[in-house]
Amino acid sequence: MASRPYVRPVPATAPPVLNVVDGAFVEGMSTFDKISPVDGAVVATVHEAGPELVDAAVAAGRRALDGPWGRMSTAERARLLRRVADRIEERFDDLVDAEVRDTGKPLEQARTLDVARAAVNFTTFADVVAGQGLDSYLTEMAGGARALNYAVPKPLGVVGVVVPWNLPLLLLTWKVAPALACGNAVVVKPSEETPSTATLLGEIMSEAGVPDGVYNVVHGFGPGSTGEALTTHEGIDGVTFTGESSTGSAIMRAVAPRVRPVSFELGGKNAAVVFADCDLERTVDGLARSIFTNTGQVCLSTERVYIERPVFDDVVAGLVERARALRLGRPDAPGTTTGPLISAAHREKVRRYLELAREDGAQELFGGGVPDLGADLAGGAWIEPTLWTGLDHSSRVLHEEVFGPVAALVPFDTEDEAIRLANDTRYGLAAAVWTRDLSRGHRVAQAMRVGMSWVNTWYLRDLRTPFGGAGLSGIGQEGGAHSLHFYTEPTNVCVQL
Ligand SMILES: NC(=O)c1ccc[n+]([C@@H]2O[C@H](COP(=O)([O-])OP(=O)(O)OC[C@H]3O[C@@H](n4cnc5c(N)ncnc54)[C@H](O)[C@@H]3O)[C@@H](O)[C@H]2O)c1
Ligand SMILES: O=C/C=C/C=C(\O)C(=O)O
Repeated sequence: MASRPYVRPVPATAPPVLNVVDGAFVEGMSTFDKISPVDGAVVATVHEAGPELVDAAVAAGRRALDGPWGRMSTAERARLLRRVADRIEERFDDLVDAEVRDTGKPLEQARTLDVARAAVNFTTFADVVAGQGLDSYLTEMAGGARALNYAVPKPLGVVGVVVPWNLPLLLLTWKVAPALACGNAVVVKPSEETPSTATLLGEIMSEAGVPDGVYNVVHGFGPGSTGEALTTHEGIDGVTFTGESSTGSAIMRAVAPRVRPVSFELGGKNAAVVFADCDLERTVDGLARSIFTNTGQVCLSTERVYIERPVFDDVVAGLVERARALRLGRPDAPGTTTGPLISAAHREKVRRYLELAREDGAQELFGGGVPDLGADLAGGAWIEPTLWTGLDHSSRVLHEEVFGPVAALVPFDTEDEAIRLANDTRYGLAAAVWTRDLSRGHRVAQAMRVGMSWVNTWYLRDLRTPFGGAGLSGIGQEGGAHSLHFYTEPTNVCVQL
């Protein structure tokens, strides 16, 4: 996606963030402040939906399924999704402003990744669903009898969509696009940290002609609030969730009494394995991207780097140089490469891991604390990018997800040792292997117990591929036709011929 010349600085505050129910923008049972992670200022007032509004949203979704939306053809839905993508492009800067105001992420990233991918998510699933054939068979029995079997894909119904704060619009549309492509209605619960683009997408849906009630948004928190009200609601036919593994467990319990399907994209503790024959400059650049992108707040981020001993010092030196070159600052300040963490609370979590690493004997090669960025940013959730060596494999820092701009650098001597160390985790989301020997690249990438394994690259995405994790990292895969499997429930018809 070509990056656009940005035409204006990001407005510091926004109008109240409302819920979207049945095509209307409605206030909630209470309000809470959205605090800027950049400087601690109040950037918006958000309306917490509460159980009654969740009930109204689920009912609106049901009515939409019983109305024109439920009777719309696949081709018509695909056309609508493409119109949504076009409208996202037309309101591109509004979405960038909202995303940047909520997250503090650099403008360049919000433009080239977060909002750009939102449009692509809609066009991708318009294409996938339009091109999807029917699962059918001509069955030939002994004695010459025959039958025709065909599976009719039907939407799950009203789908609860619960999403996190790190790539808010990208991850929300990664779920909403296929859900709508398959004819579902959705009730979305965005993170309380990043409410704005979900509501803005409600305007865009309406402007594109998506019928009222198909796309609903209910703001609030998790336990004891809107999130729990949604996932425990009798009228929800399935839940797709991206977030922490522990939250996934809670949501699994919430839907268990009604035995509803779940699709989970959860946490990770991702490893990179660097062999001595790698292309050093390209590898260090790729490692730095995988550690520091989005201030390390990407589920796919590398937090463990295993380096073959002969190149350990060179890779360490290269990563320290890349960390030193990072520019922390306001999203719309020239040259900013790195924003803050999402909140003061999340920064405290990351700081506890910095302290834990020190207690466990880590040597801080870079960072390790809170940067002094001047008085006007002192209220923000800033943290120094941090690189460690000297941590024992038993340290919690090597087994628990920090979800910040941090990585432990660990030497190894043999391929088997590297694979054993990388796979010694309860997570299983992503891995990266850096080597010029491609037969080794294939071999080691396949040996990783993860959902996604990259060789000489990171976060290169073909949206048709299965995206999901093993172990604590998730249940199910989303992406291409894999998403259609989750968002539909087929009826197989067998006709004796
Ligand atoms: N695998 C992936 O694709 C992927 C992508 C992005 C983030 N993540 C993970 O998400 C985490 C960071 O995001 P986060 O802090 O927003 O996660 P989180 O689990 O704290 O919250 C995610 C969402 O769930 C809601 N929620 C929390 N508790 C709930 C409950 N009991 N019932 C219903 N809803 C509830 C929150 O309000 C939020 O909207 C990290 O662990 C990261 O690895 C995974
Ligand atoms: O933080 C996690 C990032 C997930 C990214 C995707 O789901 C994607 O690129 O489709």
